[in-house]
Amino acid sequence: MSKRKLKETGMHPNNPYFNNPPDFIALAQLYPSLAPFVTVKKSSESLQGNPGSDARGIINFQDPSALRELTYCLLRKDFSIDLNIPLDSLCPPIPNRLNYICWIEDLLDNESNKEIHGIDIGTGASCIYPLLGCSRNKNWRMVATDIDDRSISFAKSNAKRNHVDSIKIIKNNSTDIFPAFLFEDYEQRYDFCMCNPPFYKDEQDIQDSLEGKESQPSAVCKGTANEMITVGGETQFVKQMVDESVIHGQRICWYTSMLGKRASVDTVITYLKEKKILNYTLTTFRQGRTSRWAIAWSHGNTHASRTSMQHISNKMIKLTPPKKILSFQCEGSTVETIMHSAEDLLDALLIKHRSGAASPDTETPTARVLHCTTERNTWSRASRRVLARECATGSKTTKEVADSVLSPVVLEFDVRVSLTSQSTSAETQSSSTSQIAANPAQAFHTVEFTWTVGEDRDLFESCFLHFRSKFQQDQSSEIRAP
Ligand SMILES: C[S@@+](CC[C@H](N)C(=O)[O-])C[C@H]1O[C@@H](n2cnc3c(N)ncnc32)[C@H](O)[C@@H]1O
Repeated sequence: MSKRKLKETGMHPNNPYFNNPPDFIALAQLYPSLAPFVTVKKSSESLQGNPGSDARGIINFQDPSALRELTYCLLRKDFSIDLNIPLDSLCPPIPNRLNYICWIEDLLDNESNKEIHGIDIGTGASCIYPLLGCSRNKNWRMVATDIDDRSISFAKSNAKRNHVDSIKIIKNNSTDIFPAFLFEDYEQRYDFCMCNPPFYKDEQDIQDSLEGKESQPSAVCKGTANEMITVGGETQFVKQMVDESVIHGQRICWYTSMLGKRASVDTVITYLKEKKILNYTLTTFRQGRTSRWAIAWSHGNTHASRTSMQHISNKMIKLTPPKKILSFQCEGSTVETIMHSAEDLLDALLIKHRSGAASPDTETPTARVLHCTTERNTWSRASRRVLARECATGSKTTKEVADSVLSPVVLEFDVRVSLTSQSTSAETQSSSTSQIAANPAQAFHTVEFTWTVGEDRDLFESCFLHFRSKFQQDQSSEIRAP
């Protein structure tokens, strides 16, 4: 799937409904309770095997009963989740809720099976995020809060009826968004928090939003007052989250929230910058005609993973913090040969590295990743001069010299080498894709550095620039060699 296509659909590629919209007719055959809400349009188009929405049946998304039944059936069929929510409560659109869960999974970038601890602020009657999150990720443990008694009671019974003991639901009686009970255990650390706050500041705000909306929601968006309205609207809510996050710092690794209005994204980012929180990232979730946004920030020095940054639309790029991904293109026969050269260069720079997940086709991988940890800046001109002088006179290894004369630094990054079907440089544009395929020696690759840990962006960039220049020098001397 090309990046362009991804941005158009807006749905996360790990979302089970990505390029696979629900078939209402099939669903109604499986669950007769849905049948009264599904219409089959007997138009000529739909009968001619055109797999448009007509062929899958039609549901009136403005009918709360239809929407709730659809939600029940999708959860039952695709996640074995049995839900029960009051008709007047917010009915969670499942594909959209999954987009947020998939993005959190990207942010955590967890290759191990270690337990992941998360918080869902304002879980609602459905308890939807914990139910979906823990159903997809057996290693997730979630605490869910809400201020509303009825929502808490339904959320508890939804967790219970699904026999999920990895979800704890607690009423928040305080005015804090992160109530004290979350941190009672001094040792407790959370990997993330998520939140779908009430979007609006009052009834008028709801009306204004419905009338002037660039992206009208395709489904009825009804809920109780607590679900829809909060003092100051969503921006005030998320600003309070930011303020409280300053107090709790790294006890939560990633603070995240969804935002219902595009303008709120700018307001929240401006606020993060005012608070000098520059380790943040954002994304767009799209389902049908409805767009939602999400923002994540951290008080730690671990950066958002590469995958979590892939779904930022072009319009949003200008809002992102300084680039965390730097790349260049190079020639080489295979990903493996390029990776070997990269490993040699990293060894020479005393940069520790270990292999990350390879692309699935392991025989001829089209992409490989190295996780790199730097303990000294060995590449600056000054360091190289010191190292050359000290190594020439003594009997110590370069590593021993570096450890004794260079100050420690904190910098981690991933190096990703992938096969590029087409080069972007003018020189390489002339090579057609077919030539590349026919003659692998002419293949073009992308070497990509993703900054993962550290506070000094200049250090990351200088490491990348030095690596690139050495790599290109080595390549051209190899080409010149007889
Ligand atoms: C838009 S609803 C989201 C419900 C559910 N998470 C979902 O996505 O469908 C917002 C929820 O936040 C709750 N809420 C509002 N202020 C809160 C606070 N300070 N702490 C916890 N929950 C809060 C509301 O009661 C409501 O259930």
